[in-house]
Amino acid sequence: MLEVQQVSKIYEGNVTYRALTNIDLTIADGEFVGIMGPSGSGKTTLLNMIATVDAPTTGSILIGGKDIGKLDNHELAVFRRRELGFVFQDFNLLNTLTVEENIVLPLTLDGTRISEMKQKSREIAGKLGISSIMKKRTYEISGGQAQRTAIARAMIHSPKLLLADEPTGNLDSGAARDVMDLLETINRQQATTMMLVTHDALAASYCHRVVFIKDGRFYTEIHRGDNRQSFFQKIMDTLSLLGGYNHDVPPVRIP
Ligand SMILES: Nc1ncnc2c1ncn2[C@@H]1O[C@H](COP(=O)(O)OP(=O)(O)OP(=O)(O)O)[C@@H](O)[C@H]1O
Repeated sequence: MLEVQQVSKIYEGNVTYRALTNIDLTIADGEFVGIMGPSGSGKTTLLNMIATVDAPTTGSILIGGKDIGKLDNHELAVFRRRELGFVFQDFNLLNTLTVEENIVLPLTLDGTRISEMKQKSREIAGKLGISSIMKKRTYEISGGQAQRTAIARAMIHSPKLLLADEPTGNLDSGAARDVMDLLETINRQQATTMMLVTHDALAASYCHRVVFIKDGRFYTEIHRGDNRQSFFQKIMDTLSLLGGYNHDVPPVRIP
């Protein structure tokens, strides 16, 4: 589904900065992969390039076999809208719209019929447990409900690849767990390929595999296996080896 091949990123500015060096990453169809690393290690840079909002300096990125570096701006915009879904830490919902209007936004942009939009939003709200808040405005709902709404919006057009950037960053531990349960269920039932950037070891423990980067380079990767609890412990151990995590990891949550 996703192939990142020898990708490097150099930011040119007053000071030239090499943010990523020779990153290779393959994510299979239906896989759920976490990306972790200390602050400034290049996680967001990598995510932005896969999200097609920024381009690598060298190397290439293929999504569903398509080299996204070869698409022009219009093709990129259509590709992003149809094939990708995004979930962010701060939910990125529009406050002037209701939950339902936020959810159908990607379909509005694509000119879908209203009856079809209504049916799809009802279906997805049912699956995500937010049917009762569809008419509410975003300031009338909780953080957990806001993230569910954002996930519904990200999933309504059945994207091939869902990209999540710290989706649990603004949630308390209960809501974070619910959101990760939900993402895991979507991944399992709909076989949506997912990539999650996070500092949160508990969130990462829901992934099939976690890739660690340090100073813009691949550091190591670990696989989950059957047991989420022992995977969580392995993630914590790798983070402590990785260093640079002392001040930017919130207090440990016990899974
Ligand atoms: N537009 C830019 N111009 C110059 N340097 C940048 C730019 N964006 C990011 N950087 C630098 O690239 C490095 C990697 O940044 P990035 O945001 O990818 O890290 P990160 O791993 O996502 O960090 P965090 O966990 O703190 O979000 C940092 O040193 C950052 O200062």
